[in-house]
Amino acid sequence: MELISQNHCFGGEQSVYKHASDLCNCDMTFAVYLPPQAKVAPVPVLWFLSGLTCTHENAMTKAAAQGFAAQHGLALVFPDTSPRGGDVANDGAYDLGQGAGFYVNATQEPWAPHFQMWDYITAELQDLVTEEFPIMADRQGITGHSMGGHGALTMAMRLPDQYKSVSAFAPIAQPSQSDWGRKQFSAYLGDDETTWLNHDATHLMATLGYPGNVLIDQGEADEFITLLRTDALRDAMQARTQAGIVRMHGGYDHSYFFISSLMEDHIKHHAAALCN
Ligand SMILES: N[C@@H](CCC(=O)N[C@@H](CSC=O)C(=O)NCC(=O)O)C(=O)O
Repeated sequence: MELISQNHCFGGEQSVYKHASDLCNCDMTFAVYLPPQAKVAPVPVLWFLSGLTCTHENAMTKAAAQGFAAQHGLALVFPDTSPRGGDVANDGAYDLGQGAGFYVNATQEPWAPHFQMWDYITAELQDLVTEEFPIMADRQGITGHSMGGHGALTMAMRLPDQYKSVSAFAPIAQPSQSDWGRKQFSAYLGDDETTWLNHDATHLMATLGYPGNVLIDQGEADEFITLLRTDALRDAMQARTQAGIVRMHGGYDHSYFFISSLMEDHIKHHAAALCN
């Protein structure tokens, strides 16, 4: 693991690292924020999974999470959204390939040799950060935006013992029925749509649910709202009386201005489950 940068931030440290990933078969970059409380004892952690076109840097610099994380003594991890590099497969479209890993383990060529983002996030990077930093492995939450909201919801519902709290900002809520999902699942997972359902938050909500409160925020002026299919996930939550809420916010679009406006609520939501 190589330190790329480090900046003092709200009394803690915002750092960026590079490491050789065995699963993604390339160097991967990620960012970690350690609050001041981590100087004296291990702290709970919140993972933030980012959306299409993002690296570790977008949320680190634009989500406004560090100040609230410092108030509650939460560490933050900002992973990249895909493997990257000249040897890594890519596509000319912004929504496939590098920057668009969709948090799945690809089974299809040419993606399978590098695009193993489910296992990378839930196992390899998980092990690295809990071993290398003063982070409590048994107190982890997960959130994310858009493609990252999809990743956060699917990981939390399938791995509730690992992720003790979950929230999402404008998640891709039903990717198996959306142009943000069908194209990518077909490329990464193949044409058997039954394999896609493990990565569809609405399907997982209908079949598994989550043993805790689920917080989802969605802007009503989101330019991608028809691709996100928030209504389907809200209906699935209501059908199983899932604890939690889908909140609609007038005027907000899909940008990081929306995320930063709601970040305090999300940090409080996770702190209530993780910090006591
Ligand atoms: N066509 C656009 C789409 C890219 C975009 O809006 N990306 C969002 C996430 S969308 C779902 O996963 C984003 O977070 N962008 C980065 C940012 O810093 O705002 C385009 O290519 O611009």
